Amino acid sequence: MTPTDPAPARGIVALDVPDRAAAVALVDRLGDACDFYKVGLELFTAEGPDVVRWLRGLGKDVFLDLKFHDIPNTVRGACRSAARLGVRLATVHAYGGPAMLAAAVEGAGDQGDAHGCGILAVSVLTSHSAADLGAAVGRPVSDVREEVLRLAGLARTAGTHGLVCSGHEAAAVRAAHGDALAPLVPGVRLAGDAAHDQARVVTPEGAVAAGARYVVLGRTVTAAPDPVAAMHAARAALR
Ligand SMILES: O=c1ccn([C@@H]2O[C@H](COP(=O)(O)O)[C@@H](O)[C@H]2O)c(=O)[nH]1
Repeated sequence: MTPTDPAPARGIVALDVPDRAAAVALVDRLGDACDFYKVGLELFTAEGPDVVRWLRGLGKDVFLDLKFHDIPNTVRGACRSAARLGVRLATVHAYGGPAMLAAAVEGAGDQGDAHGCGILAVSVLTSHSAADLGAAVGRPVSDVREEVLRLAGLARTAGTHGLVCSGHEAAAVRAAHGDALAPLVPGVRLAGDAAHDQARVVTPEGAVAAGARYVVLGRTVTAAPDPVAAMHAARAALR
């Protein structure tokens, strides 16, 4: 890597499993192939913060993806708790607005001895297309990229570390904000894999080309016939 090369994208495997036993099986199977895990709603609701402590004890980095969206005071406290748990990244919804985003950043920064915790603002979920945002959700958006860029502006003003967006918008976020707002891209599929419930998907190569700093690897790795082989393929693409 030359001094002008951007930092490589980090692959984060989504532990979307029902309980700790399933998480242990997956983490054991992936071994050294993965050093960064996402704990989301399913696993955290089943097992609570102990699952984060367990991963930290293994030396793994943790992305706590609970997408907080509440009044500023509540989100400030939740982000403070996340930072104290030792998570590296935590999500809040950009639609919580400027005061809530700023409170999240403040809470995560108020950590005592804990490791640094970066706040990521979730923009338009990758499961939404412009069509279903208008028809089903009642939030008419003519251009998803424009809406993501609008939310990116809110996130940057509030001082968040990054923005969750699809690979379809990451290049525009990079162009507008550079290193000031790290794009984290979910909805990633190895070539030929099914999109499932995702509307805006890209390959790992596509995510990197668009400037993703973090790439979430979910079912394309975890539901693959050979998750270790899929993880190696994804990592090769991220390099
Ligand atoms: O807009 C978003 C925000 C978060 N996610 C999360 O990423 C993974 C994706 O899983 P796949 O199996 O790769 O579809 C999942 O945990 C989501 O909660 C997202 O998909 N989109």
